[in-house]
Amino acid sequence: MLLTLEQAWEKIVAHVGPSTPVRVPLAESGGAILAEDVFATIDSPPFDKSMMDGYALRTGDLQAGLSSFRVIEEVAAGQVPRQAVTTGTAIRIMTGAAIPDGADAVIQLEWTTSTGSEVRIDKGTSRGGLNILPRGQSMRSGEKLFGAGESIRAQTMAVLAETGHARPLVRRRPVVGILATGDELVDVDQTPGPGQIRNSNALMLAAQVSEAGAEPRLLGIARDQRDDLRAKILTGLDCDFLCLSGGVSAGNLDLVPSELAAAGVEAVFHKVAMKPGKPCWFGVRPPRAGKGAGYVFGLPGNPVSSMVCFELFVRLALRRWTGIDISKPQLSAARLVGAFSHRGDRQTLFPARVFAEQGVLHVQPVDWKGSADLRSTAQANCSISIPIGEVAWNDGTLVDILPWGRTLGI
Ligand SMILES: Nc1nc2c(c(=O)[nH]1)N[C@H]1C(S)=C(S)[C@@H](COP(=O)(O)OP(=O)(O)OC[C@H]3O[C@@H](n4cnc5c(N)ncnc54)[C@H](O)[C@@H]3O)O[C@H]1N2
Ligand code: MOO
Repeated sequence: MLLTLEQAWEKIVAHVGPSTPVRVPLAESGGAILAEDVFATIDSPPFDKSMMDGYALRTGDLQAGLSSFRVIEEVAAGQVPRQAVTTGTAIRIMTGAAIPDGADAVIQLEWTTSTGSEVRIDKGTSRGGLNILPRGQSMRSGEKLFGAGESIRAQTMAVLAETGHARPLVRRRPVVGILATGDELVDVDQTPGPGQIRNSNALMLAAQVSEAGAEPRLLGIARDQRDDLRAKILTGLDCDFLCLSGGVSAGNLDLVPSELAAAGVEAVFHKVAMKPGKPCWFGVRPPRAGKGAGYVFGLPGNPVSSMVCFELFVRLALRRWTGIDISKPQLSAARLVGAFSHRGDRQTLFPARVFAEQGVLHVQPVDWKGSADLRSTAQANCSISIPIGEVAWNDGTLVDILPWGRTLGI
């Protein structure tokens, strides 16, 4: 009995949980997922600070009709004012410097004329606080900044840097080994000989891995002979995840399941009642010294099968590993564009293009010729899920779709 898609998801959920959090240097944490809430350690800004180069003074003086001020000090960013501003005096101040006591506004340089030890204010203000960023306006010490589960983006990194979180606790981006298998494969820069084809799956999977926020590691092509396959599998098992493509169906040269078993990978499932992707294989490499468990996917060699199995299975496992607690890819409902009929003896995941129009999702099947036809899927961004049997849908029928990648921002 083949597993259903739901059962395959359940098996992945049962086996893949969040990885052990580690502290990493902030500079290396981009794209990692925070494993704990992060709190502000400081007020920001840490002092009332000037937002302009200009003169700090008392607006009350301007209101009282004063226009010339004695300049008693100059404060650059990084310096602390030594004196307080009093009636009739001003302190020349740079952007980013601390506001001196007594001052309640900074008049920008362009509104002033310097006359030696004095400054004339050409354009004044009565607005207290002008050009002053008050202490703690952007954050207060102790305030929660980020929650566990958030991904470290550029801005996150800057806030962590500002607050001195030099080694955040994260679940790092998983490393995903990619191993293509097959005697027929040649590298993309080679001209295929008789019976040969270029290895397109490896680069496709690497792009999917990157897009999923993980780190691809290309492991080359393993030939359909046990020694080569075994050696490359052993190298690949150093990764957090290993994705093989090809060699998982029923042929004599489909050595992947038996070589994975020989390498100590415990099979969890093989074969799912779906098209494309039926021979998909999943197993676990038990934890070993200094390393958590590894997760291995034997993806079917047909390009569309490999791609769709990545979207449905590997992506789910990657998300769970980084601590995102989901139990299956997110299904959405969309309105079919045009009539569509189909018959299948397995659940079919038919490539299609989803788009939003006035807030409503519409989905249009592409002209798909089957598991080897990757070309037609270049325009597709989701699968329509079609149950076993025969369907004859009218234009506008609401159907279930599984978006691929970040389509719909999911
Ligand atoms: N007797 C049976 N034969 C097949 C079955 C079955 O149940 N019984 N299942 C079929 C299904 S469904 C699929 S899907 C394929 C998957 O087979 P494998 O995973 O063993 O893949 P291969 O046989 O190695 O290759 C299939 C196909 O894909 C091409 N390929 C492989 N690797 C790449 C690559 N890196 N880049 C581009 N294209 C690749 C390969 O040349 C073949 O054309 O098995 C059916 N057979
Ligand atoms: O399931 Mo296979 O993936 O039909 O081509």
